Amino acid sequence: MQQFCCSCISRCSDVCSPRASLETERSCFHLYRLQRTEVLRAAIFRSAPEVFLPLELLAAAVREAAPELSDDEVSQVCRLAFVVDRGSKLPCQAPAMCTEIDWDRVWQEDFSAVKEFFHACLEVRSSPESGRGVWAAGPLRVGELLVAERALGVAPEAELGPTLAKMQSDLAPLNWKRLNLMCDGEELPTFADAVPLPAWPSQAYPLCPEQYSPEHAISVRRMSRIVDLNAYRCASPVSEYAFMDGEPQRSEQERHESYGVFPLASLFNHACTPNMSKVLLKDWVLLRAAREIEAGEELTQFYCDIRMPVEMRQKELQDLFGFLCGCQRCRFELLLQKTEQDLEPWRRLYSSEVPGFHQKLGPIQVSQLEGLVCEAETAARRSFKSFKREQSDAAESWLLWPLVPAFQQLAARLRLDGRRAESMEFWKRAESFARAVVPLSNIHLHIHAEMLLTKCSKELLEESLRMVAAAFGGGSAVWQRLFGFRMTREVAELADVCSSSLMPEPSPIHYQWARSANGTSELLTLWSTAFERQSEIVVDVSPEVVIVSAPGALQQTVRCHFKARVDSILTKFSKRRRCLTLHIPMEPDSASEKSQRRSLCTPSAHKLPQKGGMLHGEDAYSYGHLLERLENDKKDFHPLNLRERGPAADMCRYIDQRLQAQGFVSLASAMQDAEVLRADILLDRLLNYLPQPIRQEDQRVVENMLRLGRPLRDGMLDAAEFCQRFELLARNGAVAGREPVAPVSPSRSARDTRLQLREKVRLPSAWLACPRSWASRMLGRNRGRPQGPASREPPVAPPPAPPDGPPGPSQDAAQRPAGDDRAQ
Ligand SMILES: C[S@@+](CC[C@H](N)C(=O)[O-])C[C@H]1O[C@@H](n2cnc3c(N)ncnc32)[C@H](O)[C@@H]1O
Repeated sequence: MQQFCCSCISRCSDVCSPRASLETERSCFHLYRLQRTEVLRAAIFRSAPEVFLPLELLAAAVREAAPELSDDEVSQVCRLAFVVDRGSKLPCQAPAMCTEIDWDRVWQEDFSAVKEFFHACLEVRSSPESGRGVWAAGPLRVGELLVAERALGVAPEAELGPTLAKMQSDLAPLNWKRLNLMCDGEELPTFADAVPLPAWPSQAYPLCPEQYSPEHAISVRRMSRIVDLNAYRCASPVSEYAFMDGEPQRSEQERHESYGVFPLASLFNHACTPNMSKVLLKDWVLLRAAREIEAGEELTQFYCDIRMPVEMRQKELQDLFGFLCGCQRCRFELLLQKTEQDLEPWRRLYSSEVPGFHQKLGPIQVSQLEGLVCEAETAARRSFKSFKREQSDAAESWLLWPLVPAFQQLAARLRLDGRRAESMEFWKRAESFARAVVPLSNIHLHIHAEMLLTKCSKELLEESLRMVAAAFGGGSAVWQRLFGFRMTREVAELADVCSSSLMPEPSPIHYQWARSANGTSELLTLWSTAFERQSEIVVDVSPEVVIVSAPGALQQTVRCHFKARVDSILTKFSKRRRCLTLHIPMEPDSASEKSQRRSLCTPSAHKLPQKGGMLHGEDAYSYGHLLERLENDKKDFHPLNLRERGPAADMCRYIDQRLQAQGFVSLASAMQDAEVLRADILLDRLLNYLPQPIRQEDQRVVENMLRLGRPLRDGMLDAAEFCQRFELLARNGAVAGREPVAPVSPSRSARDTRLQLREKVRLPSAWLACPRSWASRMLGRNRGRPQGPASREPPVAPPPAPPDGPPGPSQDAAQRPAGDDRAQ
C-alpha cells in the first residue's frame, strides 16, 4: 500500500510558490484560507496518528486539521504529500574520504578523485516543525566531511527549472530517484511497499522499476518550484574563498549565473547558528561538521544571510522558503527586541557592511569609528546584562556578532595606522563572535587570517592551518592557495614547517556502564569519533580493568567494580553510532555481592514522597524546572555560594558515611565510575541516602549540590567532576587507601592550601576565592586528614550518624563560630 509522508506537504507544491505572483498566491486555496502552509502542515502533524500513513488516514488528518476545506481541497492537499519511497541508499559511501583525497587538486577544480559521499553516521528523519532533516546517529568531529555531492544540473537561476525538466529523460536511474527526493511525489506513480523515511538512506538501494517515463515527467512549473526551494548558488570562483582585499564585486547578473540542484545537501534544514560548513566549488558541494557534534543533534546549514537582523532573516525565510525560523538565536533576538533596552547605538552599526541592509558608515575618521564601535559594544553588553531572562553563554556572542563588520573595519584602519596591538584586539573579538555563529565559514577563516596578517605567531599559524584543513579539507597547499600568498615569505615558509609537524588532536573515548537484564553481566558501552572500524579498536581486559585504544584516540582505562570473566566477553560494534559495546560476564561471587550492594541504592529500595508542594518555585518532585536550567548550556552552572557550602559539605559527609556503611569505597564507585549521568538519576540516587521522609530543606541542599558537576546537554551532568568535588567536600578528596587530595603541612598558609586545591581538582576560581576560615575548616573537618593549620580552627562536631538524618541548617548554625563568613 502506498504511504504518504505529511512532512513534505509544503515542500514543492505548485500552489504555494512564495515567489509566484500575487494572482497565483490568491488562487492558492490554503494560502488564501489558512494564510500559511506551515500552519496547515503543523495542524496536520498534530492530527495525524503517524508521520507515515495511508492516504485515507492522511485525508482524515487533513479534514481534522482544516475542517473548512471541501473534499476536493482535501484531496488536493493530500496530493501534495510525499509518497514515501522504498529504498534509497546512495551507493556513494567512500570510507576515509577525508584523508584520501588530494584537496589541493580539488581546489584547483580537479574533482576526478572525489566520489559522491554521504557520511555513515547521518540519519534522515522527520520532525513536525521542519519536515525531513538530517541528524547525527553518532558523534562527529570538527572538520569531518559529511556530504560530497555533485549537482544534478547547473544553469543560470531562471533557466535551471526548465533545464532540469528537459534533461530528466536523460538522467541515470539513481539521479532520477535523487531528483524525486525533492518532489512531493504527486505526479509520480507508485513506489509500492513504502518504508518510513527514518530508515533512509541506510538501506540497500534497489533500482526502482519506476524510472523515468514521459507520463511521469516533472512539469517545468514544478521543477522551477524545486529550484526555488532547493538550489544553491554554485561554481564560485576560488577567489571568493581566497584571501583578497574585500569581497569580489559581482554584478547582480553574475550572482544569478550558476545555480545547482543538490538533492542530498538540500535535505539539511536551516538554523541561524549552523553546525556545518559549506563549500561550493564548480558543480560540487562539500558539507563538513563545523563544531563537535554529539549523537542525536540535528545538522544544520544556513539558507539566508545570517548577518541580517532577525526580522529580515525571518522575512526572507518566509518569503523564499515558506517557514519562520524558530532557532535559539532567533528566539533570543526576538525576546531582546521585546524587552527593549537602549540598543540604538548597536542598531546603528548592525551588520554595517552587509550589502543592502546596512547603513554604510561612509568616510569616517578612525577616532570617530572607535567611538561608535565602543558605544555600540557597551550598549549591547549592558543590555545583555540587564536582560532578565537567563541565557546561554553563546547568547552574548550572538548579540555582538552583528558588530563584526564594524570591528573588522576598525581593526583594518588601526592596522593601517600602525596601531597593531589595538587592531589585533578587534580582530580577536570579531573572530570569537564569528566562531560562535558561523564557525569555519569563509567569514570566520578570513577574519582569522587577518589576525595572522596583523601579528603572526606560531600558535596562530598552526590554528589557521588546522582551521583551513577542517573547513576546506587540505593541508598547507590549500592554505597557501587561499591565504598564504598574501602573507610574507617567512610566514609562508613557516606554514610549511608547521603543517608537517601538525598532528590531529586525539579524540577522547567516552564510556558508560549499564547492567544487563539477568544481573550476571555488565554492558560497557564505549564511543568515540575516532572509532572507524572494529578491527582497529584494541581492547585489553583483565578481571579488574578494561583498556581501550584506537588510532587517533586517547587511550581509556575503565575500572570494573566486579570481577570480570575475561574468557567470555562478547563485543558488538556499530559503525553508524561509532560505538563499541562489551558484554562482560561477572564471576559468580562478584555478581551476588554486587546485587546485594545495588539493592541498597536502587530507587526501588526507597520511596519518593508523593508529588505535591512547591519548593522555592520549583516542582520538587518532577525536577523539570531544575533540569531545564541544567540543560541550558552551562547558563545556570555556578559553584555553591558561601551560604550554601556549609550545609552542602555537611550533606556530602553524611551521604559519604552512608555510602561507606554500605561498603562503597567512594561515591564514584557507587556510581560505577560513570563519567556522565542524567542529573535526575543522580539526584534520585543521592536522595536515597537521606532518611525518610525527606525533609524539604535537605532535599534543597541535595538539589543545590548538583551544581558541583558541570551540566551537559540533554539533562546530563559531568558525574566525574561531581564525584571529585563531592569527595573534596566530604573528606578532602581522600578515598580509602588513597592519599588525601590536598595534604597540608603546618607551615603552609591558607593561600598555599588553596593553590594546592587548584592544582589537584581545578576548582573554579570563585571557589578558590573562598575565605581562609572556610577553606581551613574544610580541611580541618576531614577524617584521617593530616594535621594542618585547619586543626587550629575551633573543633566542629561531625554530622550525626545515620540514620538520624543529615545535619540541618539549624545544627550548622549552632556550630558556627562568631564572625563565621558562612553567616554572611
Ligand atoms: C531545502 S528543504 C530542507 C528539507 C525539507 N525539510 C524536506 O522535508 O525536504 C527547505 C524546506 O525545509 C523546511 N525547513 C528548513 N529549515 C527549517 C526550519 N529551521 N524550520 C522550519 N522549516 C524548515 C522548509 O519547509 C523549507 O522550505
